[in-house]
Amino acid sequence: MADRGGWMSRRKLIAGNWKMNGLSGALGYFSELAPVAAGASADVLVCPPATLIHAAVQACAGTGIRVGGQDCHAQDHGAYTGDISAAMLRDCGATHVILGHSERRAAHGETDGDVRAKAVAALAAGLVPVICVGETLAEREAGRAVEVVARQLAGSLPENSAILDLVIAYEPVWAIGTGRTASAADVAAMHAAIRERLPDPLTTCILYGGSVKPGNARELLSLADVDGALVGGASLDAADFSAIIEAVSLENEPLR
Ligand SMILES: O=C[C@H](O)COP(=O)(O)O
Repeated sequence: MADRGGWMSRRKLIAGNWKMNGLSGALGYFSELAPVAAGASADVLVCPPATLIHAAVQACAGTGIRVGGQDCHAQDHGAYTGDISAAMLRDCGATHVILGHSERRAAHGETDGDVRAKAVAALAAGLVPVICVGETLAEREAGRAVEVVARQLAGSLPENSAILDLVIAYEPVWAIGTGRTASAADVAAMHAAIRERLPDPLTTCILYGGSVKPGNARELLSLADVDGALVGGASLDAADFSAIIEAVSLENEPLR
């Protein structure tokens, strides 16, 4: 939080989610991103696949770019083949972890309760959870978008979240990877609805995700309750992701 002349404002966060993309040859990306992040008006986070987190942390040393995971287990350690704990992410230098992404809710059956347990584990390990919520197209068309997101929030946030450092990402499922972005009015309305349901509305950062591109970032990032973006496809290209980061500093300039 920054106090600008009596108005409290949240510093924006531009986060990239590489999903299941990226081999070791992709690490040159960070050399391209570093000068942009250094001059940015926003914090920059990149969440590569788990196999690249350690190398990405090393590549980002001294750049200010933060590196996060895309999921973690709720347990600290144990017989959970294929899983990764929050402590392991922290141990290799991650600062954040995305939790409850709709792709994990859909493909891995993650419930709000699972997401909450993972968020508790992440916080205990010293990670900032980026908790994803969002309605399906059918839910939106049925007029249930706010109800669905409110239920996800109520079930996914740790109970004492008023005093915790966490980030919310609103990602309408129908806008993810489709090229179809929610309208500015819909995003603004949902972010306001989310904010009024947060235990700590003043300090909690709410990101928008869903087909954020260089061409629409400026409009989305200028909305009052939008504190940044969670970017999927466009974060894979350093030039596109850089343009989205740079849109933050342009957000207050008049649209031409
Ligand atoms: O985590 C990122 C979101 O799923 C958005 O992905 P997208 O920008 O490819 O639509």
